[in-house]
Amino acid sequence: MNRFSCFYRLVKPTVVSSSIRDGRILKPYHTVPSAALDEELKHINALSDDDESGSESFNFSLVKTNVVRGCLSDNYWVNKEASNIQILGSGMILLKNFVSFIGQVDMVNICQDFCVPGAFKVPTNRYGCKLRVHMMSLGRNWDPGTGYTNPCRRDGSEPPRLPFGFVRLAQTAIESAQDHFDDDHHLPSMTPDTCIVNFYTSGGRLGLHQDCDESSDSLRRGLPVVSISIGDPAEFWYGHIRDEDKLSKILLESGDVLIFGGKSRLIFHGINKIDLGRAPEPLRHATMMRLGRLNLTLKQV
Ligand SMILES: O=C(O)CCC(=O)C(=O)O
Ligand SMILES: [Fe+2]
Repeated sequence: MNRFSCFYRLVKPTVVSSSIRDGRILKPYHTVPSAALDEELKHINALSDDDESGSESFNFSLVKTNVVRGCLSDNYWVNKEASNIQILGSGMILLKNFVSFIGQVDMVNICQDFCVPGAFKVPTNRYGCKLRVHMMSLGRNWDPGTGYTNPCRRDGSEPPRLPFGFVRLAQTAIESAQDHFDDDHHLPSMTPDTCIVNFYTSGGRLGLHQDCDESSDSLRRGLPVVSISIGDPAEFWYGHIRDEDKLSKILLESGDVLIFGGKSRLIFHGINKIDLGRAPEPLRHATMMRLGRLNLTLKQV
C-alpha cells in the first residue's frame, strides 16, 4: 500500500502558511453571499484587533487564531491583465495564466487544510483498476467507481463544503470566456457545486474519458467544466471521438484555466504526462508543495 494513501499531504509536513491581506483576514470557506461574508469578516477582524492589545508574549501569535485561512477570489486570485486566451473549439477555451500567484498559493493552502487522514484517495475505476492520481472531492462527493451516488466518503464522513472563493473563481473564468463566443458557440453559465481535486505526482496520468456523471440536465445544457492547473505542467489530450490517433494536445501550466462546455462538454480527454519539477520556483517556495500537479475541476452536478 502506498504510504501516502491514508494521509496524503500536498505540502511538506512542517510548513505552515497564511494568506492575510492588508492585515485583514479573508475567509472563503462558506458559500454565503458576499455581503454577509463581508460582515462576518469585519466582525472577526474587529474581535482580533481587540485581542491584540492584551496579548501576553507567551501566547503571541502572528496570525489571528480560530479562523480558517484563505482569501476571496475576486480581487486577488485573477490575473485579469496578464492572461491570454486560446479558443480550442466551440465552447472550449484555455485561459492562460488566469489565476494569480496569490490565488495559486491560497488554493494550495486551502486544499492542504482539507488533507485530513483519508481525504485523498487513490481511486479505483469501474473496472477495478487503480488510477494514477490522488483524488478528493469537495462539495458533492464523487468517486470514479460509483459517481455521485454516495453522498459520503468511504469512511462515512461528508466532503468539505466547496470554498466560496473556488466558486467565484470558476464563475469569473466563465464570464471572461463568454466574451469570446458568439451565439452559435454559446458557453452557458453555471454555479459549481462540486470540485474534484486531483494530485498527480511521478508517473501520474489520467486515461481518456468523458465527464458524464453529472445530471442529464447539466449535460444537456452543456454546463461547463472548469479545470484549474497548479504546479508542474501537464500534457492534456482531447478529442471529440475516442481515437488516440486523432487527439489534440495542449500544455496546461500553473495558473491556467481550461473550460469546456456547450458543444464541447462531452469531449474525451485525459492527462498524458506530467513534467515533474517544472512548476514555477516561487510557487514551490511559497507553498512548499511537493513535486507534482494539482488540478481542481469544478462542475455543476
Ligand atoms: O487533471 C486534469 O487536468 C483533468 C482532470 C479530469 O479530467 C477529471 O478529473 O475528470
Ligand atoms: Fe475529466
